[in-house]
Amino acid sequence: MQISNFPVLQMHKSQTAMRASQKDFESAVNQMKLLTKDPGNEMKLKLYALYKQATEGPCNMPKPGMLDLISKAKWDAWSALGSLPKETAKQNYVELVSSLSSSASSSQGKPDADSKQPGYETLVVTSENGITKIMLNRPTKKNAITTQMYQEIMLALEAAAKDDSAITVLTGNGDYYCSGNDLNNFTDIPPGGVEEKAKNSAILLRDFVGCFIDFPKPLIAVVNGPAVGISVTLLGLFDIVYASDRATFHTPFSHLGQSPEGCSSYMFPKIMGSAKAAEMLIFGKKLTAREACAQGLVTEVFPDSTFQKEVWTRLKAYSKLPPNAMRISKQLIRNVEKEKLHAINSEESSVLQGRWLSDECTNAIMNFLSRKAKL
Ligand SMILES: CCCCCCCCCC/C=C/CC(=O)SCCNC(=O)CCNC(=O)[C@H](O)C(C)(C)COP(=O)(O)OP(=O)(O)OC[C@H]1O[C@@H](n2cnc3c(N)ncnc32)[C@H](O)[C@@H]1OP(=O)(O)O
Repeated sequence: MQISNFPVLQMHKSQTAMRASQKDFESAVNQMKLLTKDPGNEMKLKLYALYKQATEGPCNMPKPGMLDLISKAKWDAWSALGSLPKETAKQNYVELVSSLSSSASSSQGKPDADSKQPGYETLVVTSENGITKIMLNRPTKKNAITTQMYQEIMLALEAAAKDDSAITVLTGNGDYYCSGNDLNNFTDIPPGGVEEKAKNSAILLRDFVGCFIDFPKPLIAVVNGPAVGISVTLLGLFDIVYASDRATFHTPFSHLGQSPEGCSSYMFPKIMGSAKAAEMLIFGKKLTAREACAQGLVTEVFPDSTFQKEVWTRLKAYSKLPPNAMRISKQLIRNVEKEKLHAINSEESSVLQGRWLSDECTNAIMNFLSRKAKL
């Protein structure tokens, strides 16, 4: 990519993304009417939000009262799409309906065919043996988190909080756990401009991290490979972090002209002391898995060759423990700090909103996207 292609922040993703035609969209809407199996409330909300965004644009309804639960859930789902362009919403709607239809036809006549939950494009979510596993599934992009993926992770966590599993696991597909925020998120600028994008992104980030703060069951990170940015900072909100000895932990915020999120400005000093936290969060020091374990960020490190086998044997045993006892113990450990964590999350998100508009951040993102600099 040439530097002359910039300003990159003015690029519109819908200019480059494959577009769904109006005909594809209408036929997806009709297909939904023919669906025989109820796709579940989470999926219906997602489809509702994408449909409204595709047909009317960003949420234009007044916020319903707290007691109007159904309208509030619909409003939340639509508002969470922020300024997602209509064309992208159309495309996402068409893809979602198509994934629903194919999973419905592939499971016909096979009631227990698969534990994979339908409706996610960037994740593979499975639930079996008392464990809900949320796997980031963009291996060719090192599982970088797109706007859609933030939303799908929130939906998957909300569903996992309510399902009958005892524990929930987050992991990555491929050689990386996660390379953090997808830096292309900076290119998808709505007509309202970069300020509006930064404002909506700060809300998205706050809500995303909020789901981890509030998650009611034991939450385990299975860190299968290198972790970058927000995938590292969130680890302070997990109850257990198991890492392969191939994993590394890198938070290059200053290099990117950004600042910490995921409550790490509070949790990291608390976990590892302020000096070690500063080396990571201010100076971007990358830790090996063993270093991260010595600092208390990682619970246990396993050889990569036996990582999956050892970790899943352990987790299967944990998942058989009485779920209510585990949930109550987690809440005793975490609840004392919840309010504080939400306040820290809001503050970090609002500071980042300002950072995203800075020249330091713009230049760093341009460097990455133009491949003139790599971290
Ligand atoms: C206006 C504001 C809008 C902002 C909206 C944000 C909302 C919430 C923000 C929350 C904040 C989070 C902070 C962070 O997470 S900071 C960390 C961000 N991540 C990075 O800086 C990592 C960037 N990637 C790399 O440095 C390298 O790719 C790597 C991870 C070290 C791997 O290097 P390697 O050489 O092995 O592999 P490649 O570079 O060839 O990668 C393979 C392909 O994957 C693409 N890739 C990887 N990581 C990202 C990424 N984070 N964002 C976008 N794309 C990524 C890479 O480009 C390659 O793609 P290609 O094959 O198409 O070239």
